[in-house]
Amino acid sequence: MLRNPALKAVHAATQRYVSGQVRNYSRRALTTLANFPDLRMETMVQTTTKHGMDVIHDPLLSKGTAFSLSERERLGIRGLVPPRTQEMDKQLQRIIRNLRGCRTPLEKFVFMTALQDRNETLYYRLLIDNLEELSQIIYTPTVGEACQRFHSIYRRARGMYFSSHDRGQMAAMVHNWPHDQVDVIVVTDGSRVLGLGDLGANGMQIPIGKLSLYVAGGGIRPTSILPVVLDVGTNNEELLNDPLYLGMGHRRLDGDEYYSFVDEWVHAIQNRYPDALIQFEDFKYPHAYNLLHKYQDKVCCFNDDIQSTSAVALAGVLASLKARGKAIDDLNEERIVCVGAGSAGVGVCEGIVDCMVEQGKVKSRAEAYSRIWMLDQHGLIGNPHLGSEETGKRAPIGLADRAELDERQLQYLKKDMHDRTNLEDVVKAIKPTVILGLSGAPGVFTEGAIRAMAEGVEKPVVFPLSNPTRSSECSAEQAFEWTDGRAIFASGSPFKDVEYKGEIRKVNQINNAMSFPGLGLGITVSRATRVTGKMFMETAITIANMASEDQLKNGVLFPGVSSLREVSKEVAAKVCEVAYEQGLARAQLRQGVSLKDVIEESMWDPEYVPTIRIDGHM
Ligand SMILES: NC(=O)C1=CN([C@@H]2O[C@H](COP(=O)(O)OP(=O)(O)OC[C@H]3O[C@@H](n4cnc5c(N)ncnc54)[C@H](OP(=O)(O)O)[C@@H]3O)[C@@H](O)[C@H]2O)C=CC1
Ligand SMILES: CC(=O)C(=O)O
Ligand SMILES: [Mg+2]
Repeated sequence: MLRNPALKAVHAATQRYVSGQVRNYSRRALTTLANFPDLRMETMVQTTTKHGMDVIHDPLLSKGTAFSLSERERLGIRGLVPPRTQEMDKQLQRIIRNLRGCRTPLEKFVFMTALQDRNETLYYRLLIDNLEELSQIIYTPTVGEACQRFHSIYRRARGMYFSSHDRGQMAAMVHNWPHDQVDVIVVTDGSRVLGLGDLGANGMQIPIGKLSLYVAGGGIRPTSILPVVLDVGTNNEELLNDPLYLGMGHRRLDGDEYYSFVDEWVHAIQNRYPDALIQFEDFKYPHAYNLLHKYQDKVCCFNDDIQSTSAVALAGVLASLKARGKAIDDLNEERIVCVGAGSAGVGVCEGIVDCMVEQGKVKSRAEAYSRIWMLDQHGLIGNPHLGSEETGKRAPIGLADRAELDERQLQYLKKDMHDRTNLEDVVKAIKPTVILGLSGAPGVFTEGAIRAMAEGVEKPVVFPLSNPTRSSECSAEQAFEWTDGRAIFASGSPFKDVEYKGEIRKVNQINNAMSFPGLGLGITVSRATRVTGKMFMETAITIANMASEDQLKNGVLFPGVSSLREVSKEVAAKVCEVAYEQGLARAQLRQGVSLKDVIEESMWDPEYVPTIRIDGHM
């Protein structure tokens, strides 16, 4: 029993905060009540019922060597860690030196995972302070390799798996998750992991990596995130035949079986965490779209590959207009080629079409579609009947033969061009101003295609957005080489800036990571009940307006990943604004406090706070 009334009050207030009943606690109120020698003003405390080794081995509580003497005393860990108390800055020095000593990116990945598994506060401090360097490890490109090797490098449990043998049990299973408050869930079925195809349950590293960015970039609390894999099997023969594979060893469920599986999971989650934001990630087309349409009006959810990719790619295209001396609302004058007609390609192009319509310079949605030429692995989505009689070579192909094309993709069909025209011929015919790569197909931006594009426009906008780096449609060096250094360039995974004829050419990264942490923060702070298209459109415009004139002149379209926290604050403020405007927000606005201040205050910042042991039966 806690006898000290001050401590009791601290505990009660902290519990209310941790359990989400109080979202914006008053730090002063908490701490002035406290009566411990190592509790300072303006400091939060963390409470635990744990003791001894259990504290040291809990990554959410552990401070490694940084426990103060009084903490060691009251937590029963005196003598269990080396005697000298080492502050976080010293720990960081040691960690970064050891990390940089790892020989390969995958070794760094394993090192970072081990750190996350023993001390999350230190992990996130390190990540935030070195976001540009370390996002390449815990996120793209290295996370791709980590997924491929997941079953070899697996060490410790993280996240939840719902598999085909859990059908009928999911509502009970969700209660195995140890936290009562979950703000953001990232879920994948591993069917299309980056540009690496079907990786089944190995896809778990993607939700884990994305959620690390929610915490590091969006200030979501590490206790409030939940990574999930829906293991509905895999069609990856290599994994099916690998005795070390950790997922279900059968082929993927499909059709009704698949959708009812996902439905059971959504209901189970809604039951325990009705307010959580669900991010659908790396679901193959058309499941990705079908699930989004099924749930977006019923549940607080979105599809990252479709919607946040769309927001960031649109931001890039809009910022490129400014960089080319054009008006941001002249999007309708662009000629855009999109290589890739899957979740991301269609999602990005839909966002561009929405924006053209919103800008009001096209007469119809059809006119907006006419500005975009879309290709899949067969080539242009064009007219299968056009001139087929005289070409001789290409047999007429009925749309039925393109079995996978659906209404969304057919909006982009060009009646005046041959179906399956190859990229280079498309480029020569239409002289695009922008080329987008969302195909997962390495090298499909050929030298011929990019050189042909560069002949037609002064500043070709070249965005090979597929991940990881080795799936990129072309490299940064190639883009600048083939356009005589004139390209405005962005890729999905990071490339280094390029030196072209003695001058530096800037490389941008267009990745949905610039958008989802801010979106999640905005949804969490406003306690919005739904995620809407307007939120993504406003996110795009917000990001598009972030670069200064000088940056734009130098080919920088918007701040890079090292500024992710700043970008997230702006995005979150916009998302909150939209949530209130659309009547979706449930959090009370605070009189006299700006949204930005509320957002800033609610962002979790990893720092050690005094730990107090309390009695579990209080
Ligand atoms: N930068 C970012 O933030 C993001 C990047 N991406 C990347 O986009 C890529 C695609 O993702 P997603 O749309 O979800 O995947 P999908 O599997 O849904 O779609 C892939 C599309 O690319 C087409 N394609 C495949 N090979 C070629 C080729 N050689 N030439 C032209 N088109 C081709 C496919 O055609 P077909 O249907 O005929 O097979 C299909 O239309 C991935 O590499 C992913 O990493 C995705 C989300 C965010
Ligand atoms: C970035 C991302 O979500 C993808 O490549 O799938
Ligand atoms: Mg993805």
